[in-house]
Amino acid sequence: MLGVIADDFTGASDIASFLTENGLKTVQMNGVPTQPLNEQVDAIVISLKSRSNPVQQAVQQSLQALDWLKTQGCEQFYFKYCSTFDSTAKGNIGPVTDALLEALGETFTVISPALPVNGRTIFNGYLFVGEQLLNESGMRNHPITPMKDANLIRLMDAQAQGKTGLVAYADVSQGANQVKARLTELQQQGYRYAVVDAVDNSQLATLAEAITDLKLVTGGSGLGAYMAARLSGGQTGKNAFAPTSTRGKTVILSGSCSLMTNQQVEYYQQYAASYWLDVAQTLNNPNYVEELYQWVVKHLDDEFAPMVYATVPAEKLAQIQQQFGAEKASHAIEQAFAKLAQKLKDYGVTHFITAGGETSSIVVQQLGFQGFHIGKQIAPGVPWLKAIEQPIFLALKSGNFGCKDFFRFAQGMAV
Ligand SMILES: Nc1ncnc2c1ncn2[C@@H]1O[C@H](COP(=O)(O)OP(=O)(O)O)[C@@H](O)[C@H]1O
Ligand SMILES: O=C(O)[C@@H](O)C(=O)COP(=O)(O)O
Repeated sequence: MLGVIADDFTGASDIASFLTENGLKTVQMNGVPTQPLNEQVDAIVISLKSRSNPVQQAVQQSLQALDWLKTQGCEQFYFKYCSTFDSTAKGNIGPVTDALLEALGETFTVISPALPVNGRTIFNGYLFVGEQLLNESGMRNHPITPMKDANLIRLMDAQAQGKTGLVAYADVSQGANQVKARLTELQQQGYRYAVVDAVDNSQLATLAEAITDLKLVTGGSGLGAYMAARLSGGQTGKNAFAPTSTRGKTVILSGSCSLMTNQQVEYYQQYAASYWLDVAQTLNNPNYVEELYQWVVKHLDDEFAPMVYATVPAEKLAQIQQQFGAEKASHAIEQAFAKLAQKLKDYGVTHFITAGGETSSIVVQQLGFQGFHIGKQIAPGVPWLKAIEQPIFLALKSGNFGCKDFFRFAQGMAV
């Protein structure tokens, strides 16, 4: 059984979806469970909100997740982080990887954030988003983890204990045996991690073949998909939960400021009622969440679901962060979304579409379900989820995922 530790909730549903699509019966848990899982699955994904936590907390939560996964019988482990790495010099990917390696008694792993289907590729150790280097993409303006460097080796060197080497495209293109040989060579030379180039899916398939014996693998959902395909023997699809035809009361909560989410929000405003969540109000108006709630309730029977959004373009974000402080602003917004989601669930909203990793994480933590079964993909890496304990459905959209019409398209699907 494969055990996955994901550093945020959108990332968790992203990889859970690719595992499901590639033939593994998968369940996504909300945090580290306190009880054993009482169903038979091929993969368990634990969602943490550890990407932007203090390092010690992230390490501790990840180790707890590892312990629980071991008790459930998992034998191979995957640390899932963002396909845009989302981790600056002070980030948690290095320290968490080090702690997991140590806890497993291992000394080596791979670093593979590549997700070619969504334009994330690696060449000569540099991460690209579409045609741009990571640090030239919209990720340079990320509200919490602004990515100023695209070189994965430097990024790892800045935050991890060991040295990072490269398995370059020229080696990967020669196949799994050459990748294995190169990984062994790097290990012998004292490297602890290897960034592996992947410019398209075939290199991820090669890498998956080369790392079957690796106890800990780290990366995005792209490599996970190919590991799943190997583990399931190439089965596809049949494990997603069966859709029903009803669409219940739906709300969209968007806290991502990515370029894609900005486009999605702007596009959706042509079709549905929307309300901008104002940071100043979240800080100064104790009645604000109630006002947002009343507004949403008024629009729940509209043709398209109402949307509350904090999403702003980069210049406006910089202005807000300067005025209120980045941390204070994002904390206030996240808390407002969490409280609003809770009130809406209590009211009877059954379908939540959330945009943004931190935003989705806080909303799901607040709603407090034990975990989720995985449904059909709305877009690559964004499935519908169904809470284990009741028919409540969520779509957790990673900041940069989905096309312009994502919000309308998601509502048009039978879940
Ligand atoms: N208008 C805004 N002003 C300041 N911070 C914001 C604003 N809108 C969103 N944020 C914060 O930015 C962060 C966005 O992160 P996240 O939800 O992970 O989105 P993404 O998936 O695009 O990274 C959240 O903490 C959110 O609260
Ligand atoms: O790997 C990815 O790109 C996503 O699964 C992910 O982690 C995205 O994070 P957010 O953009 O913060 O949602």
